[in-house]
Amino acid sequence: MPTAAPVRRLDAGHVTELTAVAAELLDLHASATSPALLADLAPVCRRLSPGLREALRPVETADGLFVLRGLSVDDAELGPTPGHWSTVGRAGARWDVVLLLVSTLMGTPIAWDGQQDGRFVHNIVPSPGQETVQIGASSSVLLTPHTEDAFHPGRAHLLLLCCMRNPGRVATTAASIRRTRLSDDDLAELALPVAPILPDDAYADAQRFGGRPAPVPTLHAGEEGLSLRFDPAYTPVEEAGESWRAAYGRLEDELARVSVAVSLEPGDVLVVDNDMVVHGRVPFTARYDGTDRWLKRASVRVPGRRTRPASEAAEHGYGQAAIEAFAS
Ligand SMILES: O=C(O)CCC(=O)C(=O)O
Ligand SMILES: [Fe+2]
Repeated sequence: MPTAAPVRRLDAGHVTELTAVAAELLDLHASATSPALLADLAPVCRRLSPGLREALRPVETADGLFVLRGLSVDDAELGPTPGHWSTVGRAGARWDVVLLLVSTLMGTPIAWDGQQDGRFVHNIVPSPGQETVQIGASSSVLLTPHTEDAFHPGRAHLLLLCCMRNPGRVATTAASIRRTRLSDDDLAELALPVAPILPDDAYADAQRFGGRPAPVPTLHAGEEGLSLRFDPAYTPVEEAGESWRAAYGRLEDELARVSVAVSLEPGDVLVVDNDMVVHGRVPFTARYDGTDRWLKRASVRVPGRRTRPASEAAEHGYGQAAIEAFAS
Protein backbone atom coordinates (compact mmCIF):
# COMPACT_ATOMS: atom_id res chain seq x y z
CA MET A 1 0.00 0.00 0.00
CA PRO A 2 1.44 3.41 -0.92
CA THR A 3 2.08 5.60 2.11
CA ALA A 4 3.97 8.52 0.58
CA ALA A 5 3.78 10.53 -2.60
CA PRO A 6 6.75 10.21 -4.96
CA VAL A 7 9.03 13.27 -4.81
CA ARG A 8 10.85 14.66 -7.83
CA ARG A 9 13.66 16.98 -6.77
CA LEU A 10 14.64 19.92 -9.00
CA ASP A 11 18.37 20.59 -8.81
CA ALA A 12 19.71 24.03 -7.97
CA GLY A 13 20.64 24.87 -11.58
CA HIS A 14 17.12 24.11 -12.81
CA VAL A 15 15.56 26.10 -9.97
CA THR A 16 17.68 29.11 -10.95
CA GLU A 17 16.78 28.72 -14.63
CA LEU A 18 13.03 28.40 -13.99
CA THR A 19 12.79 31.29 -11.53
CA ALA A 20 14.96 33.58 -13.68
CA VAL A 21 12.80 32.95 -16.77
CA ALA A 22 9.63 33.58 -14.71
CA ALA A 23 11.05 36.85 -13.35
CA GLU A 24 12.02 38.00 -16.87
CA LEU A 25 8.55 37.25 -18.25
CA LEU A 26 6.91 39.13 -15.39
CA ASP A 27 9.22 42.15 -15.85
CA LEU A 28 8.45 42.22 -19.55
CA HIS A 29 4.66 41.98 -19.23
CA ALA A 30 4.11 43.63 -15.82
CA SER A 31 1.21 41.33 -14.92
CA ALA A 32 0.90 37.55 -14.61
CA THR A 33 -2.61 37.80 -16.09
CA SER A 34 -1.50 39.66 -19.24
CA PRO A 35 -2.67 37.95 -22.48
CA ALA A 36 0.72 38.80 -24.02
CA LEU A 37 2.46 36.85 -21.25
CA LEU A 38 0.19 33.85 -21.93
CA ALA A 39 1.09 34.07 -25.62
CA ASP A 40 4.81 33.99 -24.72
CA LEU A 41 4.61 30.84 -22.59
CA ALA A 42 4.95 28.21 -25.31
CA PRO A 43 7.86 29.87 -27.21
CA VAL A 44 9.69 30.56 -23.94
CA CYS A 45 9.23 26.94 -22.82
CA ARG A 46 10.73 25.70 -26.09
CA ARG A 47 13.95 27.57 -25.18
CA LEU A 48 14.30 26.02 -21.70
CA SER A 49 17.17 23.57 -21.25
CA PRO A 50 16.51 19.90 -22.11
CA GLY A 51 17.38 18.98 -18.50
CA LEU A 52 14.68 21.23 -17.06
CA ARG A 53 12.13 20.04 -19.61
CA GLU A 54 12.96 16.43 -18.69
CA ALA A 55 12.63 17.21 -14.96
CA LEU A 56 9.17 18.68 -15.63
CA ARG A 57 7.84 15.78 -17.71
CA PRO A 58 4.26 14.70 -16.90
CA VAL A 59 3.12 12.13 -14.36
CA GLU A 60 4.30 8.66 -15.29
CA THR A 61 3.40 6.10 -12.62
CA ALA A 62 0.22 4.45 -11.39
CA ASP A 63 0.41 6.75 -8.37
CA GLY A 64 -0.81 9.42 -10.80
CA LEU A 65 1.00 12.17 -8.94
CA PHE A 66 4.33 13.52 -7.77
CA VAL A 67 5.62 16.36 -5.64
CA LEU A 68 8.09 18.67 -7.33
CA ARG A 69 10.46 19.90 -4.62
CA GLY A 70 13.38 22.33 -4.66
CA LEU A 71 11.78 25.73 -5.27
CA SER A 72 11.79 27.99 -2.22
CA VAL A 73 9.42 30.74 -1.16
CA ASP A 74 10.64 33.96 0.48
CA ASP A 75 7.94 34.21 3.12
CA ALA A 76 8.63 37.85 4.03
CA GLU A 77 8.60 38.98 0.39
CA LEU A 78 5.28 37.18 -0.23
CA GLY A 79 3.31 39.36 2.17
CA PRO A 80 0.28 38.32 4.21
CA THR A 81 -2.15 35.60 3.11
CA PRO A 82 -5.29 37.35 1.86
CA GLY A 83 -8.68 36.40 3.28
CA HIS A 84 -10.20 35.86 -0.17
CA TRP A 85 -8.92 35.05 -3.69
CA SER A 86 -10.27 38.37 -5.01
CA THR A 87 -7.94 40.45 -2.81
CA VAL A 88 -4.67 38.71 -3.77
CA GLY A 89 -3.71 41.38 -6.30
CA ARG A 90 -0.09 40.91 -7.41
CA ALA A 91 1.00 38.96 -4.33
CA GLY A 92 3.13 35.99 -5.38
CA ALA A 93 2.80 36.94 -9.06
CA ARG A 94 6.19 35.42 -9.86
CA TRP A 95 4.83 32.10 -8.61
CA ASP A 96 1.88 32.44 -10.97
CA VAL A 97 4.37 32.62 -13.82
CA VAL A 98 6.45 29.68 -12.48
CA LEU A 99 3.25 27.63 -12.32
CA LEU A 100 2.23 28.68 -15.84
CA LEU A 101 5.65 27.66 -17.19
CA VAL A 102 5.50 24.26 -15.47
CA SER A 103 1.92 23.86 -16.77
CA THR A 104 2.96 24.72 -20.32
CA LEU A 105 5.73 22.11 -20.25
CA MET A 106 3.03 19.53 -19.48
CA GLY A 107 0.20 20.78 -21.71
CA THR A 108 -2.10 23.81 -22.10
CA PRO A 109 -3.20 25.85 -19.05
CA ILE A 110 -6.96 26.44 -18.85
CA ALA A 111 -9.21 28.95 -17.06
CA TRP A 112 -12.96 29.32 -16.55
CA ASP A 113 -14.97 32.48 -17.06
CA GLY A 114 -17.09 31.54 -14.07
CA GLN A 115 -14.28 30.95 -11.58
CA GLN A 116 -11.91 33.46 -9.91
CA ASP A 117 -12.47 36.11 -12.60
CA GLY A 118 -11.18 33.92 -15.43
CA ARG A 119 -7.66 33.72 -13.96
CA PHE A 120 -5.36 30.92 -15.12
CA VAL A 121 -3.81 30.61 -11.67
CA HIS A 122 -6.25 30.36 -8.78
CA ASN A 123 -5.46 31.29 -5.19
CA ILE A 124 -6.70 28.79 -2.61
CA VAL A 125 -6.98 30.46 0.79
CA PRO A 126 -9.39 29.84 3.68
CA SER A 127 -12.10 32.49 3.58
CA PRO A 128 -14.40 33.75 6.35
CA GLY A 129 -17.93 32.42 5.93
CA GLN A 130 -16.83 29.49 3.70
CA GLU A 131 -15.41 27.24 6.41
CA THR A 132 -17.81 24.37 5.76
CA VAL A 133 -18.48 24.66 1.99
CA GLN A 134 -17.12 21.89 -0.26
CA ILE A 135 -14.67 24.15 -2.13
CA GLY A 136 -10.98 25.01 -1.71
CA ALA A 137 -11.78 28.08 0.44
CA SER A 138 -13.17 25.84 3.20
CA SER A 139 -11.19 24.88 6.31
CA SER A 140 -13.05 23.31 9.26
CA VAL A 141 -14.45 20.38 7.25
CA LEU A 142 -12.85 17.52 5.37
CA LEU A 143 -12.72 18.49 1.70
CA THR A 144 -14.10 15.24 0.30
CA PRO A 145 -11.89 13.49 -2.30
CA HIS A 146 -12.93 14.70 -5.75
CA THR A 147 -12.00 15.00 -9.39
CA GLU A 148 -11.40 18.69 -10.09
CA ASP A 149 -14.28 20.26 -12.08
CA ALA A 150 -15.84 16.79 -12.37
CA PHE A 151 -19.12 18.28 -13.66
CA HIS A 152 -17.48 19.40 -16.90
CA PRO A 153 -16.19 17.53 -19.98
CA GLY A 154 -13.52 20.24 -20.48
CA ARG A 155 -11.98 19.69 -17.03
CA ALA A 156 -8.24 19.52 -16.56
CA HIS A 157 -6.18 16.41 -17.22
CA LEU A 158 -3.59 17.63 -14.73
CA LEU A 159 -3.97 19.72 -11.61
CA LEU A 160 -1.02 21.62 -10.13
CA LEU A 161 -1.07 22.84 -6.54
CA CYS A 162 1.83 25.07 -5.55
CA CYS A 163 2.31 25.79 -1.85
CA MET A 164 3.01 29.36 -0.75
CA ARG A 165 2.64 28.63 2.95
CA ASN A 166 1.18 25.83 5.02
CA PRO A 167 1.46 26.33 8.78
CA GLY A 168 0.48 23.20 10.66
CA ARG A 169 1.43 21.17 7.56
CA VAL A 170 -2.22 20.59 6.67
CA ALA A 171 -2.41 17.57 4.36
CA THR A 172 -3.80 17.37 0.87
CA THR A 173 -5.10 13.84 0.28
CA ALA A 174 -4.74 11.92 -2.98
CA ALA A 175 -5.98 8.49 -4.06
CA SER A 176 -5.30 6.76 -7.39
CA ILE A 177 -7.96 4.58 -8.99
CA ARG A 178 -5.10 2.43 -10.37
CA ARG A 179 -4.18 1.39 -6.81
CA THR A 180 -7.70 0.26 -5.87
CA ARG A 181 -9.07 -3.28 -6.03
CA LEU A 182 -12.69 -3.66 -7.15
CA SER A 183 -14.63 -6.67 -8.38
CA ASP A 184 -15.46 -7.01 -12.08
CA ASP A 185 -19.13 -6.55 -11.19
CA ASP A 186 -18.41 -3.25 -9.44
CA LEU A 187 -16.22 -2.06 -12.32
CA ALA A 188 -19.00 -2.85 -14.80
CA GLU A 189 -21.70 -1.19 -12.72
CA LEU A 190 -19.71 2.01 -12.15
CA ALA A 191 -18.90 2.29 -15.87
CA LEU A 192 -22.63 2.89 -16.54
CA PRO A 193 -23.94 6.46 -16.74
CA VAL A 194 -26.21 6.38 -13.69
CA ALA A 195 -25.88 9.64 -11.73
CA PRO A 196 -25.01 13.19 -12.84
CA ILE A 197 -22.27 15.31 -11.26
CA LEU A 198 -23.57 18.82 -10.59
CA PRO A 199 -21.48 22.04 -10.73
CA ASP A 200 -19.76 22.75 -7.42
CA ASP A 201 -20.23 25.83 -5.26
CA ALA A 202 -17.29 27.60 -6.96
CA TYR A 203 -19.52 27.97 -10.09
CA ALA A 204 -22.55 30.11 -9.32
CA ASP A 205 -23.44 30.64 -13.04
CA ALA A 206 -23.27 26.94 -13.84
CA GLN A 207 -25.48 26.17 -10.86
CA ARG A 208 -28.18 28.43 -12.39
CA PHE A 209 -28.03 26.59 -15.74
CA GLY A 210 -31.52 25.50 -16.76
CA GLY A 211 -30.67 22.33 -18.70
CA ARG A 212 -31.20 18.80 -17.50
CA PRO A 213 -28.27 17.23 -15.61
CA ALA A 214 -27.01 14.22 -17.59
CA PRO A 215 -25.85 11.03 -15.86
CA VAL A 216 -22.15 10.23 -16.42
CA PRO A 217 -20.01 7.12 -15.92
CA THR A 218 -17.90 7.08 -12.73
CA LEU A 219 -15.24 4.73 -14.11
CA HIS A 220 -13.84 4.32 -17.59
CA ALA A 221 -11.55 1.53 -18.80
CA GLY A 222 -9.41 3.23 -21.45
CA GLU A 223 -6.47 1.97 -23.52
CA GLU A 224 -4.01 2.96 -20.80
CA GLY A 225 -6.04 1.68 -17.86
CA LEU A 226 -8.77 2.80 -15.53
CA SER A 227 -9.77 6.44 -15.08
CA LEU A 228 -12.40 8.02 -12.84
CA ARG A 229 -14.72 10.99 -12.61
CA PHE A 230 -15.83 11.30 -9.03
CA ASP A 231 -17.28 13.99 -6.79
CA PRO A 232 -19.65 12.50 -4.20
CA ALA A 233 -20.37 15.88 -2.57
CA TYR A 234 -22.06 17.03 -5.81
CA THR A 235 -23.54 13.68 -6.94
CA PRO A 236 -27.22 12.95 -6.06
CA VAL A 237 -26.25 9.42 -5.04
CA GLU A 238 -29.53 8.90 -3.19
CA GLU A 239 -31.47 8.98 -6.48
CA ALA A 240 -29.64 5.93 -7.85
CA GLY A 241 -30.56 2.26 -7.35
CA GLU A 242 -29.41 0.25 -4.39
CA SER A 243 -26.94 -1.97 -6.22
CA TRP A 244 -25.16 1.00 -7.86
CA ARG A 245 -25.07 2.86 -4.54
CA ALA A 246 -23.42 -0.14 -2.89
CA ALA A 247 -20.77 -0.31 -5.64
CA TYR A 248 -20.18 3.46 -5.32
CA GLY A 249 -19.74 2.98 -1.57
CA ARG A 250 -17.15 0.24 -2.15
CA LEU A 251 -15.30 2.58 -4.52
CA GLU A 252 -15.26 5.27 -1.80
CA ASP A 253 -13.90 2.74 0.69
CA GLU A 254 -11.16 1.62 -1.68
CA LEU A 255 -10.14 5.20 -2.44
CA ALA A 256 -9.89 5.84 1.31
CA ARG A 257 -7.76 2.71 1.70
CA VAL A 258 -5.18 3.76 -0.91
CA SER A 259 -5.24 7.48 -0.06
CA VAL A 260 -1.94 9.21 0.65
CA ALA A 261 -1.57 12.39 2.72
CA VAL A 262 0.70 15.00 1.22
CA SER A 263 1.75 17.83 3.55
CA LEU A 264 2.96 20.43 1.12
CA GLU A 265 5.87 22.65 2.13
CA PRO A 266 6.37 26.16 0.75
CA GLY A 267 7.72 25.90 -2.81
CA ASP A 268 6.38 22.35 -3.38
CA VAL A 269 4.30 21.76 -6.49
CA LEU A 270 1.93 18.79 -6.29
CA VAL A 271 1.13 17.48 -9.77
CA VAL A 272 -1.98 15.30 -9.88
CA ASP A 273 -3.41 13.37 -12.82
CA ASN A 274 -7.07 14.43 -12.64
CA ASP A 275 -8.22 11.33 -14.58
CA MET A 276 -6.50 8.90 -12.26
CA VAL A 277 -6.40 10.58 -8.86
CA VAL A 278 -9.00 12.21 -6.63
CA HIS A 279 -7.73 14.81 -4.18
CA GLY A 280 -9.08 16.43 -1.02
CA ARG A 281 -7.87 18.12 2.14
CA VAL A 282 -8.06 17.37 5.86
CA PRO A 283 -9.86 19.86 8.15
CA PHE A 284 -7.94 22.68 9.81
CA THR A 285 -8.59 25.82 11.80
CA ALA A 286 -8.19 29.02 9.82
CA ARG A 287 -6.50 31.93 11.61
CA TYR A 288 -7.50 34.88 9.38
CA ASP A 289 -4.45 36.83 10.57
CA GLY A 290 -2.39 36.90 7.36
CA THR A 291 -0.41 33.73 8.19
CA ASP A 292 -2.93 31.20 6.81
CA ARG A 293 -2.36 28.34 4.43
CA TRP A 294 -2.10 29.50 0.80
CA LEU A 295 -1.89 27.44 -2.38
CA LYS A 296 -1.77 28.51 -6.00
CA ARG A 297 -3.55 26.20 -8.43
CA ALA A 298 -3.27 25.67 -12.18
CA SER A 299 -5.33 23.39 -14.43
CA VAL A 300 -3.82 21.81 -17.53
CA ARG A 301 -5.21 20.02 -20.55
CA VAL A 302 -2.98 17.56 -22.38
CA PRO A 303 -3.67 17.62 -26.13
CA GLY A 304 -4.38 14.23 -27.67
CA ARG A 305 -5.10 12.43 -24.39
CA ARG A 306 -7.53 9.54 -24.67
CA THR A 307 -8.42 8.77 -21.08
CA ARG A 308 -12.15 9.61 -21.26
CA PRO A 309 -15.23 8.10 -22.88
CA ALA A 310 -16.20 9.55 -26.27
CA SER A 311 -19.70 10.22 -24.91
CA GLU A 312 -18.36 13.25 -22.99
CA ALA A 313 -18.17 15.21 -26.24
CA ALA A 314 -21.99 15.57 -26.27
CA GLU A 315 -22.27 17.05 -22.76
CA HIS A 316 -23.53 20.61 -22.23
CA GLY A 317 -21.12 21.39 -19.39
CA TYR A 318 -23.82 23.43 -17.62
CA GLY A 319 -23.15 26.40 -19.90
CA GLN A 320 -19.51 26.75 -18.79
CA ALA A 321 -16.57 26.74 -21.18
CA ALA A 322 -12.90 26.23 -20.44
CA ILE A 323 -10.63 28.87 -21.96
CA GLU A 324 -7.20 27.74 -23.21
CA ALA A 325 -4.18 29.98 -22.51
CA PHE A 326 -3.04 29.60 -26.11
CA ALA A 327 -4.05 27.59 -29.18
CA SER A 328 -2.71 24.06 -28.85
O1 LIG B 1 -6.37 22.60 -0.22
C1 LIG B 1 -5.98 21.59 -0.78
O2 LIG B 1 -4.97 20.95 -0.41
C2 LIG B 1 -6.70 21.09 -2.01
C3 LIG B 1 -7.87 21.96 -2.34
C4 LIG B 1 -8.53 21.57 -3.62
O3 LIG B 1 -9.27 20.65 -3.70
C5 LIG B 1 -8.24 22.34 -4.81
O4 LIG B 1 -7.57 23.36 -4.71
O5 LIG B 1 -8.69 21.95 -5.90
FE1 LIG C 1 -9.95 20.39 -5.77
